[in-house]
Amino acid sequence: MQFGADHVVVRVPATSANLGPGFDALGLALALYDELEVRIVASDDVVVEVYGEGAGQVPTDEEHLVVRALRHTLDAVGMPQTGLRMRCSNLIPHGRGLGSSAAAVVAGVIAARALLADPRVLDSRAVLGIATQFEGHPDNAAPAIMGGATVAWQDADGPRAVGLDVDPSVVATVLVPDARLATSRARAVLPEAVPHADAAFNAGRAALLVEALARRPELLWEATEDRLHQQYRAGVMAASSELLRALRAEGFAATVSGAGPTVLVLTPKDDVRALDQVLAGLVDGLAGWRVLRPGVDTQGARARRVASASSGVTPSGRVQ
Ligand SMILES: Nc1ncnc2c1ncn2[C@@H]1O[C@H](COP(=O)(O)OP(=O)(O)O)[C@@H](O)[C@H]1O
Ligand SMILES: N[C@@H](CCOP(=O)(O)O)C(=O)O
Repeated sequence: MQFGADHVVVRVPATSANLGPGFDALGLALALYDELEVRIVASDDVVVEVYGEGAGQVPTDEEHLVVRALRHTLDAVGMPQTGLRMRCSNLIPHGRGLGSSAAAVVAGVIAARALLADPRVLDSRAVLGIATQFEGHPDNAAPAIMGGATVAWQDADGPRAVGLDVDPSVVATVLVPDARLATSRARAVLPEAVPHADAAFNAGRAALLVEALARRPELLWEATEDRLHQQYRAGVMAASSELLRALRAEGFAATVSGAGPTVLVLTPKDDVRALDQVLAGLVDGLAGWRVLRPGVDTQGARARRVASASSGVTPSGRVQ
């Protein structure tokens, strides 16, 4: 296998996972993107420029998450490694529960795929498999790859996902605090086991959520109730937990986005004005929070070749 391009551009959406009851399974892609340019260069070096979210914070060498995912993918398809120059323009906030790490991993995998002479060696199931190896759970990677809402699951053959319908009248509002919380920390506070009644409760709500998202947005409040993770995480995201409680008490389908601390609110279009009034009334409570209404992304991750491998890629994959 050879490289088929030496310059690709990649765009990956933010994602909100869990959506309340669908812990590690449900997710929704949001039209808020990280965009990357990746070039193969004629050296063994890695040069990474980062603009926007994560600038001055994430590593700019081999430890950069996109670079790690890209290199892992080249290894997985038997390609030799190469020098890289990467320019990242990031809009997805880090450590907030909007799937930044999944977006970075998916970006690396699909950038590697787009660089290959035959990108078909990696289908979207293989992309999901690699991304899930990095993430440990597939619920962000699936909508980041596919767009829209997804349900993902894992079996002996690895992770899989299918798309779900989303009624066009469903509006996603995300309330993003200044404070960060690493997903690993928010997972560490979860119990080993939960009461059977709580598991049954969530199974029913998650099933209802599929219907509420697709056709019955008026059921979103009931459908986003959760007993598997949010209550256990309240101690590591007190402000988000309080905001969640206040919004749900007002009848809005608020959930913790991913592992938090961002709060996601799903509303039928007709309720957006009422939500804005409630949010305006919380002015002090929302100091330091960003209120975003990005829209639902329906395309998922995209990669585009800017140049074919005209710079002299040898059969060994080295750039001359
Ligand atoms: N675009 C990116 N480029 C490099 N590293 C990233 C990027 N996005 C996320 N990361 C890494 O992932 C971490 C955040 O991951 P995580 O704790 O899972 O939170 P999130 O909910 O944002 O995915 C960041 O602190 C950073 O180390
Ligand atoms: N199901 C995961 C989702 C993590 O999402 P992130 O955006 O916070 O990385 C969890 O709840 O831990």
